[in-house]
Amino acid sequence: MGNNGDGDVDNNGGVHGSQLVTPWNMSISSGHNLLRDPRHNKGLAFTERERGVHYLTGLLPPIISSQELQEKKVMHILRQYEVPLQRYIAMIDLQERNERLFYKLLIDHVEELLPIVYTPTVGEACQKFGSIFRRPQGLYISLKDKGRVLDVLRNWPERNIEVIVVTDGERILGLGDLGCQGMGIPVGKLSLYTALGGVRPSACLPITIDVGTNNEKLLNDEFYIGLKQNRARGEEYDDLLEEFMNAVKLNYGEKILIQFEDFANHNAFSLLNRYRTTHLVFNDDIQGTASVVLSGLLSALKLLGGTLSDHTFLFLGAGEAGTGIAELIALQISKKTGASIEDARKKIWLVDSKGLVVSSRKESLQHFKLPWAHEHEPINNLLEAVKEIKPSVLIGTSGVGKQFTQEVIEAMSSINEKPLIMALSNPTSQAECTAEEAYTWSKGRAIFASGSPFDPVTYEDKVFVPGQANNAYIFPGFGLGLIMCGATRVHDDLLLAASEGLASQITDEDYAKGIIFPPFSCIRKISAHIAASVADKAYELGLASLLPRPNDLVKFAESCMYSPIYPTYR
Ligand SMILES: NC(=O)C1=CN([C@@H]2O[C@H](COP(=O)(O)OP(=O)(O)OC[C@H]3O[C@@H](n4cnc5c(N)ncnc54)[C@H](OP(=O)(O)O)[C@@H]3O)[C@@H](O)[C@H]2O)C=CC1
Ligand SMILES: CC(=O)C(=O)O
Ligand SMILES: [Mg+2]
Repeated sequence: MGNNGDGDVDNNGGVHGSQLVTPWNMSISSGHNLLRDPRHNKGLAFTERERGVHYLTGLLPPIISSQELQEKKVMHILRQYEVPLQRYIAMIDLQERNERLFYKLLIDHVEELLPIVYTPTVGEACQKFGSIFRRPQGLYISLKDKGRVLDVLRNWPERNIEVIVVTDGERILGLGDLGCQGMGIPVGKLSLYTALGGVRPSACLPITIDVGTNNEKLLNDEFYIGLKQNRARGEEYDDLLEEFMNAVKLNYGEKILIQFEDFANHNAFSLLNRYRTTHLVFNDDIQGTASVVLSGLLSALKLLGGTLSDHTFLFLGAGEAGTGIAELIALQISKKTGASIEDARKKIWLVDSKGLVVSSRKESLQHFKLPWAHEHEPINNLLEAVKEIKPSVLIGTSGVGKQFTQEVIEAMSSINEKPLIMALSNPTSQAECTAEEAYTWSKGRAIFASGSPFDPVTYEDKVFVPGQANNAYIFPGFGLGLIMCGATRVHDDLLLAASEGLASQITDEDYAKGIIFPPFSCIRKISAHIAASVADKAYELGLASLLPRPNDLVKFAESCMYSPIYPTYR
């Protein structure tokens, strides 16, 4: 046994207790260390020559395997685990053992493995993070680090970081405050940056900011890995975040991309507003989700007919995802029709936990709901709101499962020939309805997409393939686009460009099947197109610093992408 992650070093030949030891290591990977170095390890795929040159002879059994055979073997082992969390743990172990093999698996089996390393399983992994925690996978910055955040950043072994995904763990998927255990989210998102968007793993840095938790269960859990105190608020919180944002820029420069992930909405909007003009920041839950949903809507128009402005939208959930999507739809309508943004917003209605967002509630509404407080009588439940507003599109962003009841879906179906239903809340347990419920209750007429994946559904002998409306379609390609052109700031027009880039990747064959998102199996090609669209817009807006502009941005994006194929060592 080596260092077990808790600080007990028991491999020092009998050195125990209070005696001080120096944790030393060799700096060039060879021999035993090479096999323990996940970035360079190839396991049984080291050739005879490499084994000789790199002092590996005898450290491996004699057989030499190809990467393809290793991949086949690991998939075989993974498929034997019936519990998704066991597969998650096996994938994390692989990532820590052999990074390239991990990414080869994820890229080649993306549809099978995405639900493991990402939603829904990553949600369960975060809930149980304390007990499955083995080795640290990202950087933890806590209130205890106030005044020395830059030093903590400098402890990270990689220097050339291009993208940071950071959370404070307060709104992990629809599972609420998971404190420090939220680390599974930045780790998972960054795995997708590499597998789906081709950003080098060594350029990715997952960070969790630990300001405490208000989750009583965690506070009372002896295995909880975070600070055992209630969340810092106000100045104490803002000061730590300010120090963090400044330190990041100081350490990695102006063009480091910072993706905010799963912050609670009372911090998410203000952080985005505070830093959008000084840093290259992007809030995935507000902006990435908006971009992916807008893309789905643009595609759905091919099936529904009309233009965006012909439709009426009703949201259940008026937080980050809901108001973020609503605002991007309004922006697109305004740009396409020339209507003012205020007029464009009139086609969009939101329901929160207290009912329809209307003008008579203005006094008590959070600032991000105010643009949606239209004139209307108060309505306190979704079914009544559907009957009254008569939306053609119903979008769930409430974080609460089972809210799209049979009555709600039937009401949508009585108003629309083809109701568009999006149950975006994650993980699966929080989805507003299942794919089966949407197709069955609409008698096979709904166009359906969800945040977490559902299997195809057979209804009256017809197979319906649900789409996955998840920001995972957007952020990897979006981030790649920003990085490859050296963007300095994110602009809303870049989000619109990403939506159009994604929508352009749906084929007539997809439409014929009623699909409004292209299959994830093509995601690297899709990401290259999104990246090209985003970079193209960034050049047009003068936000790109890499000059001269490459002629063929799709080819350039592809050429920037990380490959998981093993290199040959000299
Ligand atoms: N598919 C995807 O790509 C994404 C999905 N999501 C998912 O969306 C969900 C919400 O995330 P986010 O917007 O960040 O969360 P927020 O906390 O910002 O917003 C949640 C909203 O839902 C409302 N709400 C809560 N309970 C109810 C209820 N019973 N009836 C009606 N409204 C309710 C809240 O009301 P109030 O304001 O009154 O409290 C709030 O307006 C999460 O499950 C998340 O996983 C998020 C991002 C991307
Ligand atoms: C997908 C995502 O970002 C979320 O559910 O929070
Ligand atoms: Mg999120």
